[in-house]
Amino acid sequence: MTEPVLSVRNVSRKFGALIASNNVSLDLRPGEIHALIGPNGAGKSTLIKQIAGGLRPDSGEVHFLGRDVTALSTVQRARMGLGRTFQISALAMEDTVLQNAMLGALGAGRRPYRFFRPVLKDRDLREVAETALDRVGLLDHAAIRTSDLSHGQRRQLEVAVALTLKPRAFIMDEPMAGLGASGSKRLTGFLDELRHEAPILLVEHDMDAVFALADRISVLVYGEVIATGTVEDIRNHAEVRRAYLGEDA
Ligand SMILES: Nc1ncnc2c1ncn2[C@@H]1O[C@H](COP(=O)(O)OP(=O)(O)OP(=O)(O)O)[C@@H](O)[C@H]1O
Repeated sequence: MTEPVLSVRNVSRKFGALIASNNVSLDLRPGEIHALIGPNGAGKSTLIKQIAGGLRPDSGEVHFLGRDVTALSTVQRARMGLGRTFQISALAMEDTVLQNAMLGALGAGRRPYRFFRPVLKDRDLREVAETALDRVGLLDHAAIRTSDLSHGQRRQLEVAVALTLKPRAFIMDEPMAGLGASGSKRLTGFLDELRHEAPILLVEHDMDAVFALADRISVLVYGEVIATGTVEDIRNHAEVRRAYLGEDA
């Protein structure tokens, strides 16, 4: 089997008496969308933070591109190519769309930045940012203030910022949240393509999107992965139906 790009190994994390991650293992393979689903408070965000670097596990390891990154910071992981979009927007609302994309490219740059040159005049950076905006369909909006974008367009911009990293893997935290039907359809089509460039760990409540996109799904309940499998496996999984889909199996 091909080596996973990202692998979470027996990760546990407590908050006081609460076990937010309970011996979680999962991996992300080349070319796949692996969806992480679970009820509110199941521990999805906590797990994502440990993968991205914002929170240390009490025990267990996170490996990325064959390297143990458990002790590395968020920035170090981002520089290795771990791209992330956020549940709550991390965009600078007063800045233009292009500025946000360029600052993303700058922040994640794997080369040292040349401080003598004003950021917005850096042609390389600008090109990286414009290419990313073009890919998500926002190049026409480059000069617009980010606060003037619709909610859906902001989510597209977040994906563009993540793209400027040239990521080797994506972590996406509820990218469909707040999008209308046409917005989520569009983003679904985009993610469908994007997986071939870099695999995506997708935290998402929109089950239509999850079932349409996921190669595999892991179900988290009370901090524990109770099942991992294909869409078909998960749909037919008795414990998942009971614990998550709220059905009498
Ligand atoms: N910093 C913290 N301190 C204490 N408890 C926390 C902290 N962060 C999360 N928790 C708790 O850990 C549990 C898991 O929370 P988490 O936000 O990871 O769940 P989630 O699956 O992402 O939920 P949602 O779908 O609502 O975003 C919850 O009970 C939450 O209250």
